Amino acid sequence: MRVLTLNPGSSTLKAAVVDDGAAVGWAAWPSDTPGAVLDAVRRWRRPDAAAVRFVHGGAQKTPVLVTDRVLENLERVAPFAPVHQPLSLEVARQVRAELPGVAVVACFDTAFHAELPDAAAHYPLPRAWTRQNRLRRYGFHGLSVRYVVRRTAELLGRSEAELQLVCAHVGAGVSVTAVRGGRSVDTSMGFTPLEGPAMATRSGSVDPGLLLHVMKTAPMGPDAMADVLYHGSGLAGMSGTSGDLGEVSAAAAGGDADAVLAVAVYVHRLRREIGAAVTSLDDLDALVFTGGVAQYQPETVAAVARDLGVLGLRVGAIERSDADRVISLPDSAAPVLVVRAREDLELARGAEEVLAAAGGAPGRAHSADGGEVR
Ligand SMILES: Nc1ncnc2c1ncn2[C@@H]1O[C@H](COP(=O)(O)OP(=O)(O)O)[C@@H](O)[C@H]1O
Ligand SMILES: CC(=O)OP(=O)(O)O
Ligand SMILES: [Mg+2]
Repeated sequence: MRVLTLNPGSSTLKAAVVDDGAAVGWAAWPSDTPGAVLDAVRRWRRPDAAAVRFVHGGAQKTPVLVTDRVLENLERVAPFAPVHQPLSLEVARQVRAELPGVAVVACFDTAFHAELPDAAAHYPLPRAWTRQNRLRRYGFHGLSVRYVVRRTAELLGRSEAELQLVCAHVGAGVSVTAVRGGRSVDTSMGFTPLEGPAMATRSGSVDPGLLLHVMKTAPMGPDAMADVLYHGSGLAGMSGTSGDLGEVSAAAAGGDADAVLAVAVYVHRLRREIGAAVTSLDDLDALVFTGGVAQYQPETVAAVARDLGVLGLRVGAIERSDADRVISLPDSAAPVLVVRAREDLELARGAEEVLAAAGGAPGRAHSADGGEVR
């Protein structure tokens, strides 16, 4: 089956054509590029299906066929992922309009974390707030982590069921997930994709008391605060650059003190989240880095891993390469790997599953119309 996959991330919209499990075409645009979806749709011959990444699926645990009702339900959770969800909704609408008769499937980042253990899923907030189970930790980057688990098992010659690993997805968004036996047991992003380590333009976790203080004294309303936390913080906010780690590292190498501090905070916070994630496992079989930074700035991930010597991890100098590989030294307590982010392959898999469940006929594919996406 030939699937057009669309992955709206915070910095880029990535498109790929996946034919029977192998990518045969690939393109990317800055996320705000007008006409990018039309370009993606017209660039390759008509696919059998399309699959769109939605970071938030609400309570949805599996991929679903996109219908008007599904989109309406996915729109309701847009405020919880304000950078990503509106873009995914727009992408799905455009693909449906441009490819009439082609089944469009929605695949969710949150699905992989849907069975988080209670202690990892809940915030210590008043019962009255959390009773409906909506104000909780959802977790994101699930499609990426799902692929990493599959690929790591393959690279290490182990079964997913026996593997305990920590996956650091380090792109424009950054998250760390602990996986035991193929299941997410803790993850750093929570109710929104703002929690966790520092990111390209997002703050990651900040003392809520500090934010309350600024809102009172600035004074600053929620929209202005959201803009600062999503777009004006992290590497970008600290260094005054775009937040692209390559740019920040170049400024740091040129002696810019703000950029030096930004990289130090970024590395420190990522290392801290990895350390925290390890404590959700009984044993660490692998630490895996994935995402644009892992692929293109491997020296930064090597620095993070090197600082994890307390866990017995040993990593030497590493070269930039597109190959999935072990980057740790032979005497490392566990292998450290870099795996290319392949959300495209998980998206295609999701579309194939939905269509197979319907007997292969797009028109008869299962939809979530009966079950609400909340
Ligand atoms: N071609 C590239 N060259 C250098 N760095 C890159 C490249 N692509 C991505 N990066 C790095 O990865 C980051 C974006 O990661 P990516 O996973 O593509 O982002 P998104 O979160 O939008 O999916 C950039 O900020 C940059 O640091
Ligand atoms: C969830 C998230 O932050 O995704 P991305 O890194 O693609 O922006
Ligand atoms: Mg991404």
